[in-house]
Amino acid sequence: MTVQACFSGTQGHFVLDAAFEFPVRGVTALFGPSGCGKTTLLRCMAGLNYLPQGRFTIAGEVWQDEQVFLKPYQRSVGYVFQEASLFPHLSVRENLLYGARRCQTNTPYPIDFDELVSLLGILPLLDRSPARLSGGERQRIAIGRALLTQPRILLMDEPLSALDHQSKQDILPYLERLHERLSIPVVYVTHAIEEVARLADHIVLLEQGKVQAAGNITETLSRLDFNIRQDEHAAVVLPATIVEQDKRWHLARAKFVGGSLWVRGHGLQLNQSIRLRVLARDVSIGLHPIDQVSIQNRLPATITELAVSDDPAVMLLRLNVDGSPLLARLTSRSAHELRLEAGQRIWAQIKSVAVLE
Ligand SMILES: Nc1ncnc2c1ncn2[C@@H]1O[C@H](COP(=O)(O)OP(=O)(O)OP(=O)(O)O)[C@@H](O)[C@H]1O
Repeated sequence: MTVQACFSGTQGHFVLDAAFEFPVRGVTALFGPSGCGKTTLLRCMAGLNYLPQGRFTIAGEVWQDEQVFLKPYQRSVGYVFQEASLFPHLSVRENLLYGARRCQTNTPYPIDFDELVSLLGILPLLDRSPARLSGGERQRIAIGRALLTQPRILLMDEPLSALDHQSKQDILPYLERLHERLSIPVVYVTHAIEEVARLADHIVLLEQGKVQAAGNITETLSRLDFNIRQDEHAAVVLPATIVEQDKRWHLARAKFVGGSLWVRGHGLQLNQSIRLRVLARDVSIGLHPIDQVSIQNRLPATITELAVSDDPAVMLLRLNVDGSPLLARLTSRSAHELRLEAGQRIWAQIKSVAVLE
């Protein structure tokens, strides 16, 4: 069961030619630089833009093809914009209920008002006026209102971009909780890699109206061609589960496909699902396991690919840790002196791991 999107045509001087599909569950990030066509694609999905050469289906239900073009009001879409446009004369509760009244479908997994209020942490805000809310609170209400229409798909256009850094950090945990509960596909437009790493299950990488890569987050984000341009931020994201705690040293062991890593244990529970983000610059390579170093995390791996970055002094390596990818960033001289090559077995030494809860 997938969502299939295929849109091509021109808008002024801009040429869009994008085809991709993604599962009907989970968050799919449309990611790319400013002007690459993310918003245009989202508007095509909502029926707000019409490109005659378009096809859009959700689990086999056709919203656009050669014969069909459902008007925006005929599409069961929840749309969240960069800035929340709440009705100023209605209270938060009334804004939310406005969404519920516009409920269009009999979805198999409807979202309950009270549950949503609790997931978004907005109970204390229900009787307030939108004028008395912070930007982050307003955006949570806008998400709630969109979801209470019980849409078949939720489209979010850079929902955090108008918020300051702290408000972004505050709202992300709510989005993560929501993500676990939602059974509809969410398309999330962003150019912030941190939001992708924390929220997305799938990703579509866009550039100048074309799809550069699309697929599962772990595989796609570990591609060398993508990471070469991320420079210092090149990283992999690994889904993991906490399987052991070392209370004495405040550490926890996070197991992922292919291995496990010790991470800071503060606030983590046994069996908790988390995501690990490992920056390429925190991974070094050894030909043998070395004991007497301070680095605790060492994993046997195979080099699968090497690439020189735009800066010829720096190389990026893609590693395979028994089924999971890892990236390592090192100087070209180190790679040359260690005679590193594809297929070689090595030890990856991981200096630091970020836990994205
Ligand atoms: N209605 C339109 N007519 C003509 N050109 C348009 C129209 N809408 C968008 N464009 C152009 O299409 C290109 C893609 O715009 P779009 O807003 O989809 O990009 P984006 O990736 O969402 O960018 P950003 O991250 O800055 O919001 C831009 O060059 C824009 O100027």
